[in-house]
Amino acid sequence: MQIHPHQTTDINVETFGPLPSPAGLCTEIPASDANEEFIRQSRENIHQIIFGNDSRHLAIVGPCSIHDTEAGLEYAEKLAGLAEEVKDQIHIVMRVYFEKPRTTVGWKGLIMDPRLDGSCNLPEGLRKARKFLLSVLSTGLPTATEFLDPITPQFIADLISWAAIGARTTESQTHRQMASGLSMPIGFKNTTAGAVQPAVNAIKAASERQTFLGIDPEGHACSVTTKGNPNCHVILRGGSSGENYSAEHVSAARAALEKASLPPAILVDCSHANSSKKPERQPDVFRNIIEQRLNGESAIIGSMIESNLKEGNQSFPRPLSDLERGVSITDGCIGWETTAETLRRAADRLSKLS
Ligand SMILES: O=C[C@H](O)[C@H](O)COP(=O)(O)O
Ligand SMILES: C=C(OP(=O)(O)O)C(=O)O
Repeated sequence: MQIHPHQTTDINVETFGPLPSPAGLCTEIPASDANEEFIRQSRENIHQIIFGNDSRHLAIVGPCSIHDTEAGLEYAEKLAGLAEEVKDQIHIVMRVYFEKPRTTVGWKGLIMDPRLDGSCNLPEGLRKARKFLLSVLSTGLPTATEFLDPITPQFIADLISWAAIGARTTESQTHRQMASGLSMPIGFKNTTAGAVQPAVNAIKAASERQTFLGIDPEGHACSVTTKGNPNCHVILRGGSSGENYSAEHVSAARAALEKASLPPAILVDCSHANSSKKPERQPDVFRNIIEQRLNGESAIIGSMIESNLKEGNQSFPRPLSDLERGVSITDGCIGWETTAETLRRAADRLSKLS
């Protein structure tokens, strides 16, 4: 863009590029009536788990990020089979994360950079995301994501059954307002420093009616007024001071929720600072929280596991031809065999509850 000598705005903007409207994209890549009914039902299942009316364990399981949709679909097919096996004890929802919040800089996910080459073709990223969500839904799995950019939900939220607000954005008013208008249950993570109270405050803010700047289905800037989202809970993910999934941490988080007159619903992220980002530690964290649940801690409604076809991760950026298929390009994951064994064992243990 040319900068005019007296210009005082957009000085640091290089380009403005067109996007499809949310309504246009949803018409181009539509959800079927059956998809809509399935998503409505899966959100209702999660609501019942949050409010303690369904004692099954909610497990948000899947890759740290989706970068290869073909490998991602192979993963979804395996997970769908496992979900069917354990469904009486564990309600599995696939992690389908397209937006990555970065500590400094790095690949920001498939929506932002679908070709993984820095070309940042957002219309292509949004199309890829919708198509991939529909292909996961066709395996019979509900989907979970993190909403990071406040404009993204208009393009894909109709296909999502559960969403997270991440550790870096739980304190953000923009994200709390966005959550107040979202149609699915939302988990707020504790902050990267490990503070849980901001997540409790976020639930309070998101449960209220809010008015803020947004976009409408036609893509026009507008004033949005929401009704408030009553289906929110805390996610414990550990922090810079260490892990926070022990019985004492869970009990303190429960007390903070009760003090704020909120439902005592806590989901434990077995990854991130709860495993010191060492993926091989996730099964131990998972087993620990399943035992806490069996010992009577009903506030634990579920868990999150970062899992992929193969364990570990690979550094990125690198030449695309050097990428190993089925291996994360963001945080390290546990591999498929460990995932299946961990969830089967937990289902067996949880069968003692029923
Ligand atoms: O889950 C993903 C990462 O932990 C998060 O996006 C931060 O990643 P970074 O610290 O590598 O930027
Ligand atoms: C970014 C993530 O987590 P957190 O916000 O806890 O760092 C994630 O779950 O992908």
